[in-house]
Amino acid sequence: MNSSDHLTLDAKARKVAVLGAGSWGTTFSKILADGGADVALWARRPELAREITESKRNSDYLPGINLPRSIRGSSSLEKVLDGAEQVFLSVPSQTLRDNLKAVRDLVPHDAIVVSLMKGVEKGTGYRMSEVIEQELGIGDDRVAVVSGPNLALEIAKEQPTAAVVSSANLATATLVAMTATNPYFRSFVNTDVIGTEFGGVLKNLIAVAIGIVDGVGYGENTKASIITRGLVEMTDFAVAFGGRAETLAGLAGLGDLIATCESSLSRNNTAGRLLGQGYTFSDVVKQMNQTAEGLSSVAPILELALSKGVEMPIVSQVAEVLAGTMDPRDIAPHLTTDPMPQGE
Ligand SMILES: NC(=O)c1ccc[n+]([C@@H]2O[C@H](COP(=O)([O-])OP(=O)(O)OC[C@H]3O[C@@H](n4cnc5c(N)ncnc54)[C@H](O)[C@@H]3O)[C@@H](O)[C@H]2O)c1
Ligand SMILES: O=P(O)(O)OC[C@H](O)CO
Repeated sequence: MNSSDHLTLDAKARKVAVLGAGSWGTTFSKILADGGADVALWARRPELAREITESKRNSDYLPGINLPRSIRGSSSLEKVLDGAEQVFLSVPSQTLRDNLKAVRDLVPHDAIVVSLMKGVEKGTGYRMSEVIEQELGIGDDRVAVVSGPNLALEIAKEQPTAAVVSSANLATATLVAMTATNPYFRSFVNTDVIGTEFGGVLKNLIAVAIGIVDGVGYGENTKASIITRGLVEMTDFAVAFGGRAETLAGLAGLGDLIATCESSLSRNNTAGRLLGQGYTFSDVVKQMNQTAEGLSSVAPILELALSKGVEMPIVSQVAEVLAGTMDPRDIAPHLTTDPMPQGE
């Protein structure tokens, strides 16, 4: 019997908090509210919190989307976190640690804490669930992560979508998945947190590569070759760190890789396209007004790969294009300097 077998739909969380009112935090708030939860959404800017509460809109991040009437916006962390059974975090990965320091004493002691983010911390290489456990001083049984092919704007328009919720504790994953399920959004569960989190991080890097070759003007063969070989890099990396290969073949790996590489809604794909069109890294950073996590994750991922001897030719070439040391036209599904045929 699974440890989640005793759970019934009554176990859905009633009161939840979402921290971060960007495109994903706001969309996830809508997912939760449409699943029946009472949602408080924290926005840094009071004017955005007011727009969410009064107009049921977040016009900067989700233009044209009407939010459920029940969502309350607030710029007060105390108010948003008060009584929350589940706390969902959706801020840029590089700011998470500082954000957690501010809420350490406010997160209810028995709340489940859920990462919606897809980055690793620069300098340490820690996954977001690890940063959560460190800063909040909680065990992995109270932490979950959500990942999958989840382009915010499509979900905000209620297009049918699936995701996976992962926790070391299956009952925790199941509680979160029940809360994050509604008629247009279906959450599956697994206990492979490492594979699930790394899937979400690594697909961003391959999506930057796809954007680059798209920007250069290469066609479908190049892109399909990079996606396929990219999945091999993702899987080798995740398995080297203790993730399961089957997780990378699922929603958090292949599923998200397809969505992110195919869609012009993807910020990582868009950033890559600008690089492929000849813009420099600093030009691209200036043009992006939303979070493209892949740009910050390249360096820590390559450091982690080196520590385990995992070869990542595509991600290495993305790093070189970002650094301006490789012409985007030279990016390929293998190292261009490697002359010998290799086994697939
Ligand atoms: N947008 C999507 O489709 C999507 C889907 C799945 C996962 N994600 C992940 O969700 C996370 C958040 O991405 P997003 O798309 O919402 O980004 P976003 O750029 O749309 O929003 C980021 C939010 O964080 C806020 N923010 C910026 N700096 C901050 C700081 N120092 N402290 C607190 N808040 C700060 C911004 O004001 C904004 O509200 C990322 O890790 C991303 O990979 C995004
Ligand atoms: O816009 P991106 O590139 O951050 O991708 C968004 C989601 O991660 C897609 O699943």
